[in-house]
Amino acid sequence: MLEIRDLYSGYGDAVVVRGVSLDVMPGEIVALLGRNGMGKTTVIRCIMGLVPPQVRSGSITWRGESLLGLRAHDIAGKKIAIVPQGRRLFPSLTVTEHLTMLKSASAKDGWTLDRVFGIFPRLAERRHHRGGQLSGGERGMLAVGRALMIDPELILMDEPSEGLAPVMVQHLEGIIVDLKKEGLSILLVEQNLYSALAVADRVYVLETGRVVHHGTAEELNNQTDVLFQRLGVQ
Ligand SMILES: Nc1ncnc2c1ncn2[C@@H]1O[C@H](COP(=O)(O)OP(=O)(O)OP(=O)(O)O)[C@@H](O)[C@H]1O
Repeated sequence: MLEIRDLYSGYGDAVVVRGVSLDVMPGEIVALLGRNGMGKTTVIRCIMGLVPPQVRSGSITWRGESLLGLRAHDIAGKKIAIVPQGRRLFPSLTVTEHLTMLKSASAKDGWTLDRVFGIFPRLAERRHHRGGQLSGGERGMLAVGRALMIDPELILMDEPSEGLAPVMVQHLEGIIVDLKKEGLSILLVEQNLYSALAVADRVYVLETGRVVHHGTAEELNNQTDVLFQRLGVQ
């Protein structure tokens, strides 16, 4: 349903994604792994229509329709949401305001404020707090909650576990697995191999903008030595 073929992309003269092809099927969790600077965020930004980078060549299709040339707003309208790196929250807006920016607080269909507060009780407690007052874990939850409020069919998550305490990472893994059970597809950018293998159905490893390894999480569980080498972890 998301199909990327031979994608080349970069910034100015620098090409940082070189011939990436990947698929995310309905209800599937796919992890995109790689060290810093290998092109993971660039792939996510290309899917979401965020500029920069510029797409040089290749294709990105969603349900058979090209996403290239569409703006991020239109892509969100096609039920693709992003949990961006760094979370991109507004320091002066409250938790509730973040969640109701794109959908009214009284909406009854799909993901509602109550439903988001149901999976993240901590956000309910902090509903009147502003973005700038939240802890790292709360910011991560809010970024996921905000993405859910567009009723996505695919969520692009860019290092959602970054900066979180281990207990929060586990909580998030549980949420990701629950979202999959609801039929959502997730493309998960991760640096943490164990976190990726804990939730993903399939994994792609990027190195200097190319896919150098891919397989099911089950297959890759038996090849963690190779993966750790690829990821530069001892
Ligand atoms: N706005 C930009 N302008 C110029 N170069 C950029 C820009 N953003 C990223 N790059 C470069 O593109 C390459 C890939 O970066 P990208 O952010 O996609 O990597 P990543 O795998 O997501 O790493 P990280 O985990 O550090 O985000 C890096 O060499 C980076 O320096």
